[in-house]
Amino acid sequence: MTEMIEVNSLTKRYGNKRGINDVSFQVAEGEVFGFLGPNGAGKSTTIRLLMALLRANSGTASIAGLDVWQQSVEIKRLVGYLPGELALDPRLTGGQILEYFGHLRGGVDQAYLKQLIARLNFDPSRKSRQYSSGNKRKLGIIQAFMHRPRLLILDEPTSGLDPLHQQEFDRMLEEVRNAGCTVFLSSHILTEVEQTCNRVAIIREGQIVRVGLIEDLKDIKRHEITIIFAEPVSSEAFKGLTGVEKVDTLADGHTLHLSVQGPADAVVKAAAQYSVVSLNSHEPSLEDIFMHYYENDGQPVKEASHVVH
Ligand SMILES: Nc1ncnc2c1ncn2[C@@H]1O[C@H](COP(=O)(O)OP(=O)(O)OP(=O)(O)O)[C@@H](O)[C@H]1O
Repeated sequence: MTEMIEVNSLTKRYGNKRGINDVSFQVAEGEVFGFLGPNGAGKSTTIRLLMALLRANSGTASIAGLDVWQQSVEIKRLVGYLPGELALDPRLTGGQILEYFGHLRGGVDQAYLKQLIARLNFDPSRKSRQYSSGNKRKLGIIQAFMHRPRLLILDEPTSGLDPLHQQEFDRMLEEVRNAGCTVFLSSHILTEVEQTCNRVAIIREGQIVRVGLIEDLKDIKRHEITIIFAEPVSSEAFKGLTGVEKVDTLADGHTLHLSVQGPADAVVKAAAQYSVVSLNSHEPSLEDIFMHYYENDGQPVKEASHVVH
């Protein structure tokens, strides 16, 4: 398979502060690749290196076989880039900004542009200083997609988008992927990457700790589940079930709080033996998952965390 992105031992220091260290991974043409890591892990630094907005201290990276630093101008023609924070001229309207980006790209399909604007329900007539962070994100997404690039590099694309527009964005990703576009997107939310990507690299404290298929993330997947029952239920009924790592009973005796690793199937089936008032499940933050999963020295607790390609 042709590699669209190839990163080899890329290292960037900010003075004596860590940026990223010895980062390597490949993204094949046509893949939707997730770059997952908690805040400060080094996602934006890696992306800025790919876009030649920063220069690496050592290591190499290429996009479509072109060196990201030496051939950055050619690369810009291939790529739609959404930065983590988009710098916008406050006096221009959204429409004027899109027109400007369109000219830079040598003209874009106006019908497609209109379609993107409508799908994200974006109002291009307002001055950019009036846009909320969600609207700025929409503008950023539209300018990244509008010239139908071969590669999309998206830095936390859905941060600030409401759930409805997140869904629309997921559909847009699906469509460009079906059209053969390669997507590289960063996120600090495991479920988001799970829903949209086929493969993922996990970065932590500037280093890649894992590269693999989404299916291989099952062993780090965790849920915090709270179940309220109509009558008091003993925690013993849940201890020892597949995936259950911890069960706490709240003072009223009706409420159980469970930490579950992997599928929640056994818990749901056990809960169904009783009268359930409500069941609430949430995913802990990536920081919490990592705290549980990695020991202090950064070594994985579970042996399944090897690098899989
Ligand atoms: N311009 C800079 N000067 C000094 N240190 C920096 C600079 N930019 C980033 N860093 C540091 O480099 C590390 C990686 O930051 P980076 O922004 O790449 O992380 P991130 O994964 O994108 O996180 P976030 O989601 O918070 O943006 C952090 O420790 C950060 O403090």
